[in-house]
Amino acid sequence: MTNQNVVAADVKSRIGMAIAVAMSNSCMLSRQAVPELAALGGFLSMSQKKLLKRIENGGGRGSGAKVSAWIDSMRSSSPTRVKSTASIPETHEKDSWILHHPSALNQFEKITQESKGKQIVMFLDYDGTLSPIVADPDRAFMTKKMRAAVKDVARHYPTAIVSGRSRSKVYKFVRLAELYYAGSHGMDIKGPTKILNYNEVGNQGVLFQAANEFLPVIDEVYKVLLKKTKSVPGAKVENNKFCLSVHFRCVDEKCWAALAEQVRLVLNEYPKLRLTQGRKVLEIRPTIKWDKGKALEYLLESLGYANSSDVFPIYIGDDRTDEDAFKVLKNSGQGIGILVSKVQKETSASYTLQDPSEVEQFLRRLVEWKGL
Ligand SMILES: O=P(O)(O)OC[C@H]1O[C@H](O[C@H]2O[C@H](CO)[C@@H](O)[C@H](O)[C@H]2O)[C@H](O)[C@@H](O)[C@@H]1O
Repeated sequence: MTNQNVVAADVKSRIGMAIAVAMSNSCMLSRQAVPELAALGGFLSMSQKKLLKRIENGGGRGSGAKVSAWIDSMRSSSPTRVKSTASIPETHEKDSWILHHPSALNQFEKITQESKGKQIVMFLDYDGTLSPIVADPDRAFMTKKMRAAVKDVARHYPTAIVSGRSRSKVYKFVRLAELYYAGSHGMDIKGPTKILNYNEVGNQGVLFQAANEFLPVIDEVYKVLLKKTKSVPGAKVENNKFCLSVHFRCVDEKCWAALAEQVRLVLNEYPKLRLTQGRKVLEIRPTIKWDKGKALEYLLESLGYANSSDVFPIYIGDDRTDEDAFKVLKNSGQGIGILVSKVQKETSASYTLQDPSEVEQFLRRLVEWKGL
């Protein structure tokens, strides 16, 4: 090896080491290695210089309006300190919000009155609606009582679970063969495997996958994200088959910007994928025009209710991605959207329920009402 080669190899290894130190600390992009990187300034490539700039700016915090907007959106979807509505000061704003989105339990008679003569079809989101939000996404179990309530509801009304989870994963949590399942934010739909007789319209086993061609790229990005985020304590990447979730819930908030920046950098390489925000989660999915709203329309059509005025869909959900379904209902003037939330949120839903235990009560009342 010539002297020049030895120097080049040494510089290369020092740059590598410095970047590794910078990337491996608590927030992935720490300032610790900045002096070493700065000293090597003349030897840095363009992308390494960009990285240095980001580290100097505080771990990517200043690296773009996009990242800040994602973080703001995640925060507003799932506020860190959830105050009960009762603890929010009685303001005009709060009164007006409750007036426009009253409790579905308090307004139960009005809702059932509105549905008279029509077929109720139930659409239920999973996380935060049927199961409480917990730190570990693999342990988001629903209670036995909730499962029994959903089972009873499905005896009387066609019922679908519409979730951001993969269909197989959400099925493992719910374990009711008589339901429709729309997994991966509605990109993977299957009808019941156990036949029920809601007026003999069943289309059981209907299978619709809107984004099959994206499977290889989603798989690839999953692997890249696993690698890129593994040094961020608490970060978790979940493979939901046609989409991915990057979880922030167990990540120190000081590190959110650095993690979101990492996601942005990966996503930049994949223009056919887009990003949406949920409750302390960034979700990566194909750019196709398909969402929970489209899934709702698809399921209604499968049940024979396309353009029908004899149907009354009820969609219950807690997250930003459920807004697509709330909008479909609002725009069509059919049925109702119910937001599960203890705090005020911008929503197209007409009613609210505070938490999964209120969802369970609402489902129970629907069953009792049907039996009257
Ligand atoms: O459409 P959903 O059924 O509501 O799924 C949306 C995401 O839900 C899950 O994440 C959320 O719940 C987790 C468990 O309570 C919680 O740890 C996380 O912070 C929440 O964002 C699920 O893990 C995601 O894959 C779904 O996209």
